[in-house]
Amino acid sequence: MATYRVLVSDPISEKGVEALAAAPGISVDVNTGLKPEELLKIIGDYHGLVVRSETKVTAELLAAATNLKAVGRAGVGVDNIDRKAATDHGVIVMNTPTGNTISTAEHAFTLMLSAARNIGPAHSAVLKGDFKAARKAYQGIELNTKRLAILGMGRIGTEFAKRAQAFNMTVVAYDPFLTQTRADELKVELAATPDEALKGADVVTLHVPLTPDTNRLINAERLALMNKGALVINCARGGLIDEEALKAAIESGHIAGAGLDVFEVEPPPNDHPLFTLNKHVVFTPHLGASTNEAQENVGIQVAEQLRDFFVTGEIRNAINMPSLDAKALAEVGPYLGLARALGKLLAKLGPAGPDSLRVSYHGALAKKDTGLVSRTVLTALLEASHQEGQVNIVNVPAVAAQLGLDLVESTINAKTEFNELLVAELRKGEARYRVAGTIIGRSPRIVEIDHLYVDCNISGRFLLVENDDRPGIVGVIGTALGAASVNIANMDLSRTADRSRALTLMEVDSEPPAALIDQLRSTPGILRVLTLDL
Ligand SMILES: NC(=O)c1ccc[n+]([C@@H]2O[C@H](COP(=O)([O-])OP(=O)(O)OC[C@H]3O[C@@H](n4cnc5c(N)ncnc54)[C@H](O)[C@@H]3O)[C@@H](O)[C@H]2O)c1
Ligand SMILES: O=C(O)[C@H](O)COP(=O)(O)O
Repeated sequence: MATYRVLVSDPISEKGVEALAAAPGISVDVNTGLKPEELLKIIGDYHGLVVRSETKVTAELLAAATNLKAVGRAGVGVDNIDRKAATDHGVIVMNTPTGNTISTAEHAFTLMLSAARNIGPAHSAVLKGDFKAARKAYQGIELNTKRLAILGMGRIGTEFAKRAQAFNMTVVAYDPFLTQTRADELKVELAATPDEALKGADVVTLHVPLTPDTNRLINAERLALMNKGALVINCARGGLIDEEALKAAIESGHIAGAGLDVFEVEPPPNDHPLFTLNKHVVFTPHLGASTNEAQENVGIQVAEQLRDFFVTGEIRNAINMPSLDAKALAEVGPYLGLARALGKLLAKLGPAGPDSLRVSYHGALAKKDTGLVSRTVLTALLEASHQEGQVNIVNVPAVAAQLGLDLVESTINAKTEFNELLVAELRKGEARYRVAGTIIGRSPRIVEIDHLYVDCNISGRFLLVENDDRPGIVGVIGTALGAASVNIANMDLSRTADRSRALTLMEVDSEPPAALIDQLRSTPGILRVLTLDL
């Protein structure tokens, strides 16, 4: 069994490490707090990497990670991982989206309560002996009946809303994917834009991922839309807020305070612009997910996801390719070998620079989750013209797009002579190259090559001869193979209904020598000779 080495480069729960180390064929090294240059030196030894938000999985690191197959993020945010570079290098990226939802919602709520009641500066004042002065200085506000804007109504935003409703706040939410029906269900007002949500809000809380679109979502203009004395809560990502604009809004008195768990640059520099405003802002060092419960959840989840990926090929919570759970994998798993064989076959049969690969699923197969099957055909097709390891199921759509090759998938419920049929067709202009296969019993079989029926294994060495359908040709082929000491293990004959073309497909025990191929190609009546290594 292959051994996969996994590096855990940020602290995760011990139970997570144990779950990973207990998996067959996986060895784990925990080495946290490495400097980027130290990580760069060792990453080439690893097949898997487990991170939280501290390790920066950059394009440079991924380029050096020549054996890396998967990055597991024990948490939600993946803005520390260069997703495009990971995809280009064929590295699957998975996160654990649900494990820290409640902890983060609770932490954000804690920050809102702390900001409303000046808990941070009041605590410091008591310790400094300023008890009396602090009683005067730190009068807070009630949250009861206040208007709360939630930007990002996903898992954490939704949990925050429930807690705010229990505090009798009015909740307005903006999220491009929030429908009116869902907003009604959650009893929140649906805002059509972030500005609409912020207008007249007393508190804003952010629960969106950091992306180029959400960078500095909260700027001076948007802060100005909020009520005077409003609070800003950020337990998502620092880059969502223009920190200088927040500072100016607090200094002007328009914004009363903030609760910040995250910073644009982490750790923040000692002279961070907001640190001088510590009477108004409560800070925590990115602690949203730092609870015993959340860390155990995400540690175990990431371990199980990586284990299943390496051991069974199951893909869960991947952010750069379709997921495939155990049930779906069991259904389509037997087709993956067939898909590889069809892709390899098309690479031999088809032209250079095809326009499109069309993969269609017939009969019962049409109802299955076949995204991975299509990718596997495409990968096997493109592997033939790329260096080993350059194309895989993760980066294959990007590689195909660069080549101008479209992948078109379709499902056809109509019955064929087989219960299930997988058809792959390569097109270039008007030309079509079509192969098909199915599973008979438990055995995957290639059953069609360019509209000629065959019955052939999906692995082995083959000689494919297309010839005029006339007497004597099979004898000529057999004699030539015998003279070259190439033993025929299996032979399959097929011809078109009008007898214009015949196909002889032979499984052979040894590589047919070049001289034999040349001899067959120059034989009258033989139209095409190909060797296939499936
Ligand atoms: N502080 C922490 O420790 C901590 C912990 C967990 C998560 N987080 C951060 O919180 C974020 C949210 O986590 P989640 O689990 O709720 O994710 P989620 O995917 O469930 O929710 C994110 C929501 O944001 C919405 N969204 C995307 N772009 C938007 C935009 N421009 N405006 C408004 N909404 C937008 C999405 O539609 C989605 O519903 C994560 O991306 C992560 O960065 C921080
Ligand atoms: O996105 C997340 O899951 C949180 O920001 C948690 O980050 P952490 O794992 O570094 O605490």
